[in-house]
Amino acid sequence: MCGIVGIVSSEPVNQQVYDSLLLLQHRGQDSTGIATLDGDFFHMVKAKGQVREAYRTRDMRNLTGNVGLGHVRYATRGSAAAEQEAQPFYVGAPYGIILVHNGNLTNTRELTADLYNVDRRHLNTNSDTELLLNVLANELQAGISGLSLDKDQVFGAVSRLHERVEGSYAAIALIAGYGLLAFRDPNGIRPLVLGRRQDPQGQDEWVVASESLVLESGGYEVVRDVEPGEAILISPEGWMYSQQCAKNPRLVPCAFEYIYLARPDSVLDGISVYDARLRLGDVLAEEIAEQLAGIDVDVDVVMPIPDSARPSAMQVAQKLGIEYREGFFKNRYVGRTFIMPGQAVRKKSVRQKLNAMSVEFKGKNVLIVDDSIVRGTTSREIVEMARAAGAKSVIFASAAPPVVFPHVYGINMPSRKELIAHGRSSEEIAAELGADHLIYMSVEGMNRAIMAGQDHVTELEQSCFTGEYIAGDIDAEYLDWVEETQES
Ligand SMILES: O=P(O)(O)OC[C@H]1O[C@H](OP(=O)(O)OP(=O)(O)O)[C@H](O)[C@@H]1O
Ligand SMILES: NC(=O)CC[C@H](N)C(=O)O
Ligand SMILES: [Mg+2]
Repeated sequence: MCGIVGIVSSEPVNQQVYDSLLLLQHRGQDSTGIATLDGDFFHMVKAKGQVREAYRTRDMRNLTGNVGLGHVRYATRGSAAAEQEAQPFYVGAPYGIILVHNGNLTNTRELTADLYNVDRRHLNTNSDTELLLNVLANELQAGISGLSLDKDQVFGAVSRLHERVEGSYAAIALIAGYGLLAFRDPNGIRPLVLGRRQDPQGQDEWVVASESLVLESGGYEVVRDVEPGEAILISPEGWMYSQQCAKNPRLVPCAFEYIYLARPDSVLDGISVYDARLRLGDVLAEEIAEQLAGIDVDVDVVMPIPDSARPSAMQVAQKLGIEYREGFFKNRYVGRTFIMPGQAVRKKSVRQKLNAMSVEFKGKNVLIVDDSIVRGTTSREIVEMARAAGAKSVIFASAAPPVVFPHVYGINMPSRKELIAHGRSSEEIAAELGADHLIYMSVEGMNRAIMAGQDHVTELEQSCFTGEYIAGDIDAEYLDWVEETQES
């Protein structure tokens, strides 16, 4: 779940791309990159770490041009530490293409072999994004006859790419001399939103980004989400063309975007993330009431684990008629722990990030709400902190169902062993966490909550809860391979 943005403007885009990446920082903290297109030339800067530390003034000055794109990375293939895997990726032929990608390809072994054996293409990293770019380049090359490129040839290349590539991909590319191309996988697993505004002369300026908050902040109107399988081509002069390039497109957005990944002030595929989290809280409250009915405990306070659990916890408190309190103070200078690379860093960061205030815990039965429990890194530490702060009993509730299967579409949960819910009953997990009771949202409840009140999205990508993988052939052998080869 990286963050991507692409902009076609009538003025230099470097600052706008930078500002957009700052707004998408919650989607990736490993590395970042910006590329611009100025006439026939690309300019590119990539660096490890977060946006604020990555770019110097002289880097920004060199990023000239009115067309550009940017990326913040949360590695899901290859390594978070590998500088050469930072995005964007570049190929010199045909024309010169630069690409950024949010998602994860699942047929990387086949693509790697075909790109070498059939297409004679060299890959220099373990990144699946480099594969995606090379497939695009290869299919563009295969579709051109003369010197120049037209929109039908571009859309034809994306159609062939959809036939070859499996997994999830929301991608933005710059093609030298031709402008910006954006496309979304045929299941629309990862988000991509299109926005437009007009410059003072009435010329259209365009943005494509992972989340709608980028559009709002830049003064763009939200035109629509890019459809699953669709490709959008925008010329440097602001002409926009679009075409459905997939044979059987189907909208199945990732449930985890609504639960944790996206910012609450974004609207993805017509569903407000904030509203979805409030509704998750409503449904969770019903499920908590049912499960606590037979247990002799009077809950004194409901508390969120900041930040992502706040909207759900507020609703739980309101629906159950229990006081809402913030018992954990969050250090605003520590990033999101779940998307940090390596368990040791994640564990240490939870303690640096959150601290319990004893006044809210002493002698109380506390109901702690988090949006999700994945490895249990956060919840383990939190329960310990709550007890150390004097809590009489700790009830833990998760607004997402138990995560029991690896995520292969763009969230780095490659191994079943590391998932605290894998192979354990609720009681066993509660014991692992040290909680007195543990309540999980049901899969049915999660679906009902996220998709309520609209009929545009009728199914969610929820493989990490159910084991039903919707894109590509995901079998036991594949999951074993991911487990062996991917760092977590
Ligand atoms: O069970 P775990 O493996 O610990 O993963 C789940 C936790 O990680 C996330 O928080 P994070 O600190 O990343 O971000 P937040 O501030 O947005 O809640 C999420 O909100 C849970 O708190
Ligand atoms: N989270 C993502 O979207 C990551 C994109 C790509 N798979 C990478 O590892 O760089
Ligand atoms: Mg959290």
